[in-house]
Formats: sequence, C-alpha cells, structure tokens
Amino acid sequence: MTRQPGRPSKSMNAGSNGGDECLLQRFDALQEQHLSLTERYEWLETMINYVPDFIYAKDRDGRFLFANRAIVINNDFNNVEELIGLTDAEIHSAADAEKIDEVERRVMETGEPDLGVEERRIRGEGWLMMSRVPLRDRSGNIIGVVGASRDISARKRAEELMSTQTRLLQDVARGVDLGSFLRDAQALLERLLDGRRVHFQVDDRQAEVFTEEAVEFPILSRDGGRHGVLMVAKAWDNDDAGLMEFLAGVAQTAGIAIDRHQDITHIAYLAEHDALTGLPNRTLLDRKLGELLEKSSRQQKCVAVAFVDLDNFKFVNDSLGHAAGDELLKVVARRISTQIRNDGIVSRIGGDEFIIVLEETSVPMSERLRAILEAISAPLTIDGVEIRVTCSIGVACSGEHGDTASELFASADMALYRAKESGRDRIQLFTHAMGEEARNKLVRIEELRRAVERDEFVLHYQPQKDIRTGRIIGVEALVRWQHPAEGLLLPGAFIPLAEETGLIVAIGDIVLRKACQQNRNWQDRGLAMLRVAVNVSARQFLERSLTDQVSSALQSAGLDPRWLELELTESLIMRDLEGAIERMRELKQLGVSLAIDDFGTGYSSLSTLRRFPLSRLKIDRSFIADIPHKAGDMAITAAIVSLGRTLELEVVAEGVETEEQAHFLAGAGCEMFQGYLLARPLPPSEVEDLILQMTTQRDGD
Ligand SMILES: Nc1nc2c(ncn2[C@@H]2O[C@@H]3COP(=O)(O)O[C@H]4[C@@H](O)[C@H](n5cnc6c(=O)[nH]c(N)nc65)O[C@@H]4COP(=O)(O)O[C@H]3[C@H]2O)c(=O)[nH]1
Repeated sequence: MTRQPGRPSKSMNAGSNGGDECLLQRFDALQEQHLSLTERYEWLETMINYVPDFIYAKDRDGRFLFANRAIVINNDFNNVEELIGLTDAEIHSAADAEKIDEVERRVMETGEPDLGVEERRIRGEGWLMMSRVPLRDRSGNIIGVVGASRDISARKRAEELMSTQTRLLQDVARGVDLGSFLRDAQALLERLLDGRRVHFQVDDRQAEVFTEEAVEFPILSRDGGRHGVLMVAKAWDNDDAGLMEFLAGVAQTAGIAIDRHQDITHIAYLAEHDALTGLPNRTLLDRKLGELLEKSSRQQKCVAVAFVDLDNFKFVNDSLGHAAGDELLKVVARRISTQIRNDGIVSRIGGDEFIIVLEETSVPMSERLRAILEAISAPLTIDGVEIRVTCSIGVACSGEHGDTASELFASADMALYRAKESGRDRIQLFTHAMGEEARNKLVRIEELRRAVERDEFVLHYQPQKDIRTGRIIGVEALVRWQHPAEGLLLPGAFIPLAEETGLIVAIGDIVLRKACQQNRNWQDRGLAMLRVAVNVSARQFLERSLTDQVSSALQSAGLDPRWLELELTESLIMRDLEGAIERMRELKQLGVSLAIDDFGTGYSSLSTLRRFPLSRLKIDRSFIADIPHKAGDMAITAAIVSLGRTLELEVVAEGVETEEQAHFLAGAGCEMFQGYLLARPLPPSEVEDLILQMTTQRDGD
C-alpha cells in the first residue's frame, strides 16, 4: 500500500548551490521519516493481522476503510482489498447489519465510545466482546468508527458450565425430588452439549440403551460406594479437559443428590415406622386407618380395631434382659404380620402394645383374632430359653363401636382393660356398658380430685389389743370418704382409683397429718398412750418425698415418732427390694416403726425378711377367717407367729371375729390382734369411749 518517493536530481535544482544542498538535506530527512513511518505502519499492520481479535475502521457511511485478517477470513474474503469500500449490509443479513449500524451510528453521533459489549458471533458459534470508538481526523472531526472485538467464547462457556453446576447444586440444596433433579440435569447437559445424548444410570432405575460410544463418569456415594454412572455420548472431536472436569463434577453433584434422597427417604421411613420391629407407627396407622374407614364406610363394610397387650412381657424383660425383650417383640410383630397378611395393618405403639386393624373378609373377625392370639402365644426360644407369652386383646368394630379412629381406639382400649382385668390371655369385644363405666370412672376421678381440694376425708380407727394384758395399745387409721351425695364411702370404693390416678399421694398425706394430729389430741387429753398405724400405698412409697411428708406430719402435730407406725404391704416391698430397703431405712431413722401388712400373701423369704428394719408383722385376715376350720391356715398362722419370734418381731393378727380365733392366737403366742371381735373401725369419739370403757372395766375387775 506504500510507495517510496524518489530523491530529486541536482539538475532539477540548478541555480543556487547552497539552497540545493539544504533542500537535499531536507529531502533526505523527509525520506528517512517516511521510511520509518512506513516501517512502523507495516509492523502495525502485521501485528493487527496476526491477532485473533477482529479490528476494523469504517467511514461515516459504514464502509470499511480497514479490516484485519481475522475479519477477512471470518467473512470468507481472500484479501482486505475485496472488503474495503463494502458496508455490513453487503456482507451480513439485513437484521445483523441493522444492529451493527445502529450502534456505530450512535458512537459517531454522540462521540461516546461503546465499550465491552458482549454479543453473539454473527458467523459461526461463540461470543465476542465488542468495543467501538469514534474515528477522528487531525482536527478532531468524527470521520468514522473504529471497532475491535475479542473472542470471549471460552469465558462464556466456562460461565455457562459454572451456572449449570450452580443450578444443580441449588436444586440439591432445595431438596428437589430425585426424579426431577435427574431429568433437569439431563436436559441441561444435553442443551449445553448441543444435543449430545446424556443419561444418568442409577442403581435401581431402568438402564437406557446407549448405542453411541459414551464417556462414563462414576456417581459415587458419600461412603465411597457407587450409585451409578453418568453417560455422555462422545464428541466427534475430543472434549476439552475443562468440560471433562465439569461433567465429573456433575456426576459428583448427582451423587450428593442421591445420598440426600436416600437420607430423606430413610427419615420419612423412620418418621412413620417403629425402629425395632419395622412396623408402621402410630402416625402412619392414623393416616392409613383414616383412609380405610372412609373406604369401608363407602363399601358398607366393617373395620375391626384391636388393641393387643402382651401379658408377661415385663417378666421376660426383667428376667432375661432388654435384648431378649426386644427379640420377643420382633417375633410377635412377625407373627401378627404373618397372620393378617394384606387384609389389615399392624402397628406397634410403644412398649409391648400393638394395634391391629382388620378389614372385613369372608373369614369372621373373631376367627382371625383367635388365630392371632394363638400365634402370639405359641412357644418360642430366646437365648436358649423356651418361653411362652400370652396376650390380651380388646376389640372394637367400626359402625357399632365408633365411627372415627379415635372413637374406635378409645373403645378398643376399654375392651383391652376389661380383658386384662378379667384374667388376661383372652379376647374381649367392646360393649356399650364399658363405655358407661368409663364415663362413670371419669366422673369419679373428678369427684375424687375435688374431695382432695375440699378435704372430704375422715379417719376411722380400729383398735388393736394386746392379748397378754388385754389393753388397747394401738389403733389402725382407716380412711373414709365423706361423699357429698353418697354418704360415707369405704376405701375399696376409691383407693384403687386414687392409686391409678396418683391422687393417693395427696390423700396419703392428708391421712398421715390427720392420724398424727388425732393421736396427739388423745395424748393431750390424757387418754392411754396409743400407737397409730397408717397404711402406705405403693405409689406413695415410691415418692421421693415420703420421708419428708412423714417428718412434716409428725412435726406439725408435735407427735413423738415412736407413736406412729407405717404399714407397708409385702408385695410393695418385693417390687424393688433394694430400693425398698433403702427407703425403709430412711423412714426408720425418723424414729417411726414399720410393719408389714397382709403378711403371708407375698413372697418374702426368711433371708429377705431379716434385712427389713421392721417392728411388726400383720397376719393377713384371709389366714384368720377360717380358723378353726382350716388346719392349713392354722398351721400357717402358727408358723408366722414363730417366724416373728425368731426375727424378734411382734405379730398382729388381722380380722379376728370370733373367740375361737382369739383363743387359738393366744395359744400360738401371737401378741396382738385386731378385728370385729374387739371393734370395727370407729370414729375417734367412739374409740375414746371404748378405751375409757375398757379401762373402767379392768379397773373394776
Ligand atoms: N372381714 C373383716 N374385715 C375386717 C375385720 N377387722 C378389720 N377389717 C377390715 O380390714 C381392713 C384392714 O385394713 P387393711 O388390711 O390395711 O386394708 C385396707 C387398706 O389396704 C386400705 N386402706 C384403708 N385406709 C387406707 C389409707 O389411709 N391409705 C391407704 N393407702 N390404704 C388404706 O383399704 C383397705 C380396706 O380398708 P377397710 O375397708 O377399712 O377395711 C379394713 C377393716 O375394716 C374383721 O374382723 N373382719
């Protein structure tokens, strides 16, 4: 494009030698300058032609003044001269040309450069970052536009890969379900890879036939195992390392998604199943029963709900250990499941309690329940020990005994209670009378609660007589409930309920305080010194506060502890022998005396009895009742008396009604007795009268 100017000859400048010389020198200087400019132009041209970026200049009409080789080649020209003078409209589509023209015109009109704009390539795939600045002449007039672009396809691709990876990770974090995640990931990858086939081959999902040659990326699990493989059809040219790394990353993300899916599935399973037996838990049962009740009411069929309770589970647990107990529960769960097959649901709702729901089939419910009861109680061997557990079942049927799940549960529970009450190892169908009883029980509980608040309890006292001296030396305090409507109620009518509800603790406290106070009153009024015996129930005995309760009752009455005796039952002590001995020692330290009530009905041996800090044994009245007719009872009574002597304990016989019984006891060496023969339990004033009367009698004798 450059032409070198020739040096002027001397003859051209004849006339002035000095001036010629000067002219020649200037000419040489100019020529040198020209040569240097030309060289620099060529360097620049070479540089511009060898960069991969597009560089061009256009005049104000949008005609190319210059374009580098990258543009020439990209637009399929052979050399730049073919392009110079053309406009974009002549080499691109009208729409593309219009877009370029619009930007360049704005740059020329405003004089503001348009820098770093990202655009898709017009020809071929990829992205360019375009910059356009106004082209000015020496005077600063805008005479066109200069454009330069850089290929940013690689960066754009990297961004695309990264945003795909981010999107997939976000899906995992959001907990998108696994199926959608894999479908989305496959679609995203196929789009990114221009339609090449992609497939996630995961363990339990259908394998896809992949006819193309594929590159495989392992999908690994958190613990290093393998969930499957990501298959990507091979590219016709080789894929770059960046893409391979990206695909390996996607496979890793898929691994995390599958781990997460498995965790969620497991958590969902745990939320609705019992961990030990794998049976549905109460939550799942409620849901399924709701659905079943709806279905069966549409079909006018019955659903039976059965509450099952193992009768001797606690015994197995206590004697063979918890592992054996767990094993037993698993066996029972399997046995029930086998029996009900697909015609019902079995759920473990805690401990040794199961709920069975049976759908109506051609086999009667009673027959199916009997088969379950028999299956459960078939012998089994655990830890080499053969055992047999029986169970009690309470049943309620939809329609007849309740319409909703909660009504049926309540009815079945009541029936179960009755089954256990009437001897266990049986099936009990709910009856409406049970419902009535349950309602009455609720009313009774409420009344009892109010009775505690209003202090409706009074104590009667049954005197105890020393057989040798004939004196009354003690009384047993026996509680009565002064019911506002029903009059005076005996303990049998409310003590079991008080035990069941825990109200016995409050009632026991009232009794203790009243008994101590009454005894102190008698003492203050100069009556003979008496020991007052108070019954302590199992529930009360287990309360940590019992010792404090006793000490506070003694203190507030101002009663010397030796005039208070606590009666504990044998069965209560045997429930937790070591704990009971500990508690008895605490009580003994207060200075009170301890007696075993109903002795002979429990299982204490001589060796255990020796460890109790006792003062007295009370022979249960069931042994006295048939004296002198039952020789066996007489032998037992005599044995208890002699056992008491061996252990240096006083023996008190309860329930003595006849002279013969009193005579026999005196002969056997029994020190004391109480019973109707002497007196029934009496109100305090009558006890006072009796004692005074007996004292006068004896003094008279
Ligand atoms: N057939 C017959 N019975 C006789 C004779 N002598 C006394 N009895 C009855 O036998 C029961 C003796 O009380 P228990 O064995 O401690 O049996 C008591 C005791 O276990 C419990 N109880 C009574 N008061 C209390 C109390 O304040 N706290 C606790 N926890 N239980 C109490 O209630 C049970 C029953 O008490 P009660 O109905 O008062 O019945 C009393 C008494 O009336 C007799 O000669 N023949």
